[in-house]
Amino acid sequence: MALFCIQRYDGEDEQEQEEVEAEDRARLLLERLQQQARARQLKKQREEQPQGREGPGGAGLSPEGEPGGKGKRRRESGEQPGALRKKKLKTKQQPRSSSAESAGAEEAADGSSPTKKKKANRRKSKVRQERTETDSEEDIKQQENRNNFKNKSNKRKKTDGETQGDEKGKKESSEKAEGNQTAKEELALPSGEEANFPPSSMMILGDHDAKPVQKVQPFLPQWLAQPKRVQKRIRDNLCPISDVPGIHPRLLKKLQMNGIESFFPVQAQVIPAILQSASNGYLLGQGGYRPKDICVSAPTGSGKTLSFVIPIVQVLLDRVVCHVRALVVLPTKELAQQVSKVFNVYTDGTGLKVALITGQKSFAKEQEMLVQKKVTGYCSLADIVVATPGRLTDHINQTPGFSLAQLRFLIVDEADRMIDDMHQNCLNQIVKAAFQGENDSGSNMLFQRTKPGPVTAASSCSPQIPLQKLLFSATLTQDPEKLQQLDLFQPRLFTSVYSEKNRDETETEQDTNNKYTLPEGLLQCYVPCDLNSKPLLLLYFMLTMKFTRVLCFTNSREASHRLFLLVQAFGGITVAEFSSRLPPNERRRTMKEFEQGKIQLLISTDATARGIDVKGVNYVINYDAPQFIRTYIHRVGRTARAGEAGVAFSLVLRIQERRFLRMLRDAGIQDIKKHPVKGNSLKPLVQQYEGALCKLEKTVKNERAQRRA
Ligand SMILES: Nc1ncnc2c1ncn2[C@@H]1O[C@H](COP(=O)(O)OP(=O)(O)OP(=O)(O)O)[C@@H](O)[C@H]1O
Repeated sequence: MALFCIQRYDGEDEQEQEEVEAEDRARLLLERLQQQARARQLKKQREEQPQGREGPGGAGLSPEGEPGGKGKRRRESGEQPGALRKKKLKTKQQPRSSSAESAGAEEAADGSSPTKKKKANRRKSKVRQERTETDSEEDIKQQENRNNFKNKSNKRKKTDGETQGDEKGKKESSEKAEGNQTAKEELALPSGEEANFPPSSMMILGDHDAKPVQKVQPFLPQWLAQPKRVQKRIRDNLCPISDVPGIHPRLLKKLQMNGIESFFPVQAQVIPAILQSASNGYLLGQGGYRPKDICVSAPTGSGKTLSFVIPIVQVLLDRVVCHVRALVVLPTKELAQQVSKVFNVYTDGTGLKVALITGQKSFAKEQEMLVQKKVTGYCSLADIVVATPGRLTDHINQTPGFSLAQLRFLIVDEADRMIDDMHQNCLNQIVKAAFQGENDSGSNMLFQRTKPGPVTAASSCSPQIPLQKLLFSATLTQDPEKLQQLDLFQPRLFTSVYSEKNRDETETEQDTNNKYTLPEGLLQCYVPCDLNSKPLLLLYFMLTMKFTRVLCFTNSREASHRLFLLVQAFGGITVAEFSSRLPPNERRRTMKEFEQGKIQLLISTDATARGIDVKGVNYVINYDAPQFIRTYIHRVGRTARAGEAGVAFSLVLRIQERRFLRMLRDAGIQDIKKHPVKGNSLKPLVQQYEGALCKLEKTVKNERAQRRA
């Protein structure tokens, strides 16, 4: 448009005169058409419900709701052409290449610039009727305008070179104001071009009101939205073991022998649920149907392990032939070992066999624990397998006769971690192996499993060994998409996660996705500090505050090792480190000594953050603040277990403070106390600490030299 205006100053008066006349003609015609359109729309509106701004009066067409859209145009059209042009020059001197300009003008001439296209599309159906009626008039008009446009386009090419410099300076501001410019551009179009639009399209000009954006409501499946609530308070909600129906007397006796008189809330709810799903024995689900999968999200130390160990042992008590019927997968060796120990306690004397498959023994040894070759074929030596994902997949692929075809329970402990990409493949392999027919193991073909499909009369006739999935975690994801990866069957969720039902639905759903619960006996504190004071703070807690049985977390193996060396060099504290840089037997020994109270401070990586159940941990210190909320929850959950009390301190660098607190707040954790430690309290330690730093330097150098040698 700028170019149209600039032509005026080039003194091409003759052509301009023609243009002015054409414009005047066009304007007159346009006004006539608009009147017709208004009349039609008024008529239409009387027939229909009025539709707000798009009403026939066109009064509300400008974005401001002011009768600006069309009204303004009308006012402008009433001005003298010369005045109008000057005005246009002021409002519109947008830089455009001649081709772009002409393309734009062409689009305008066709009534189909991108903006207009969108708007026109939106109202396409509305205008279609008017269009048909005005088509013939418009055709003539369009032809006229195309001719006008061609002339102008040629002139524009001429003036382009001259105006480029001028336009460049204005480019930035005009780009910024692009949205507004579009409207202005439309207003400034010569009436001949305006007339190219059907009257109702004209009314769209300037109609760029922001439509209220609809909030997307996340859809939670019912089982996630309405879970079974598990009480968080353990001590107030103990349930005597004899009050839980259906527990085998043999197991009741074992529980008592192990000092368990009452079940924790999660156990009181989950044990009967699993038992019920296998009430027809392990070969069929309840009533002959496939049992529902079960997901449990309960705080750290709330007794989730026993809530699957007891019912599984009970369901398998009656088994005749030994097959792998239960498989527990866990992310680390230590956790697998811990869970297999619990199984050993409750299967002891029952004839059920438990195999631990973690790679701690040689592959051949593990194979010997899993299968035995007989004349009739391979037979299983384990009823319950507790395994880490990597080693398990090796056996699935490489151990002849190792079959999961009779698998009844797949237990995924620390399930959120197992759903992570690195373990997901293992879970898929397990399920695939479970639905693979047995080759030479001579299994009972009657109960052989077929891939679940639609329920038909035929499929209901042959009994199936159902594969039931049981998922456990303190931070079980409630992201349906993630859970979907596990292909759960009519899952039931047991959770102690709060969901705020009183709030509006959106918030409830979003919050529930992120919220986790912590043990009731946990006291959380954080200490704002700087980098240099962190070691001193740890020493202060250990020596001045006399903390005992402390589990201290760092974010890396190197950090753990250095801190361990530093504390050792400082002296006066029985300290040990725990990380994957140590061999498994050393880690086991360290953990045992820590449990026995021989080690007062255990400095560890996140290797011990999840699931590890060490009795009597009084304090957890996050020496390095955790980066993820799940890490925080699992770390601090090493204390305050089984309804006991415990304290967690996090050393948070001042620059991390806001992010750290926000992370907790987002997860619904509000009750963390700020616990500043004054610099004066650390002063008595400084001198000795500096000596320790010198020793540390020497030790690190020696270690490097040893590694190189
Ligand atoms: N009914 C019970 N009575 C007494 N102690 C129990 C009972 N159930 C479990 N415990 C003890 O509580 C502790 C925590 O149990 P467990 O390790 O199963 O917790 P968890 O929920 O799996 O924790 P995490 O999420 O950290 O893995 C264990 O030491 C266990 O022996």
